Amino acid sequence: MSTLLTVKQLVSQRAGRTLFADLSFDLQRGDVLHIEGVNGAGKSTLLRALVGLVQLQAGDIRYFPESALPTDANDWRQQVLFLGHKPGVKAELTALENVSLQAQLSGVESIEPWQLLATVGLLGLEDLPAGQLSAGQQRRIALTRLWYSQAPLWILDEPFTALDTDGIELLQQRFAEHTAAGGAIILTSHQPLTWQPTRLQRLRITGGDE
Ligand SMILES: Nc1ncnc2c1ncn2[C@@H]1O[C@H](COP(=O)(O)OP(=O)(O)OP(=O)(O)O)[C@@H](O)[C@H]1O
Repeated sequence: MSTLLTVKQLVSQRAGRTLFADLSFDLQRGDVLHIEGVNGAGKSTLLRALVGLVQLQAGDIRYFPESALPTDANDWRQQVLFLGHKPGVKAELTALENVSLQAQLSGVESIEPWQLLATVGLLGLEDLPAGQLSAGQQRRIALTRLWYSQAPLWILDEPFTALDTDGIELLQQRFAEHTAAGGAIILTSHQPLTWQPTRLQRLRITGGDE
């Protein structure tokens, strides 16, 4: 089962224009798909459509096409980790509580939240309400999920947003580990990757303007 996803002839119309049409790609284990495009081009729309949060006008999205399993929507959802462009942390909870809650909601019990905070460079800030942390620190809380996710496919909308150079480097190291272990990643980013994935695909969404 090396193909994780096939996407055929997707069409999205939004805000009175066609964002993309006839958009097709395959994603194999080990692949990184970097989706590029200007503000408003339709990158988030595409990612959200892939995980069923936005309805498209046409097209076919198929997870694990070579496998008899998983067969229903619930099964593929457990195999896909989606992180949207907002960090999605709870402002009133501490950094530590946020990490624990995220793990709990992901159905993971065997994690050590302190260890995760140390991994993403937040030790010392664990007892502060997340709302008092910087944008980059909040992003780091959200990204701790990538250190325990068992999902082979990660779909990440602007994961580098607000991260400093060290944070970007740390995240790309994690991406490299994930793809080396047979995972795949679809991500949007306005900045080029500074890491060179072994299997990189680039897809430019034009928002109908080019
Ligand atoms: N909920 C919505 N309802 C209607 N139109 C929307 C909605 N969300 C986004 N759009 C429109 O769809 C278009 C594409 O938006 P999208 O968020 O996918 O762009 P993007 O490429 O991710 O942009 P950015 O780089 O700024 O994040 C924009 O014109 C936007 O106004």
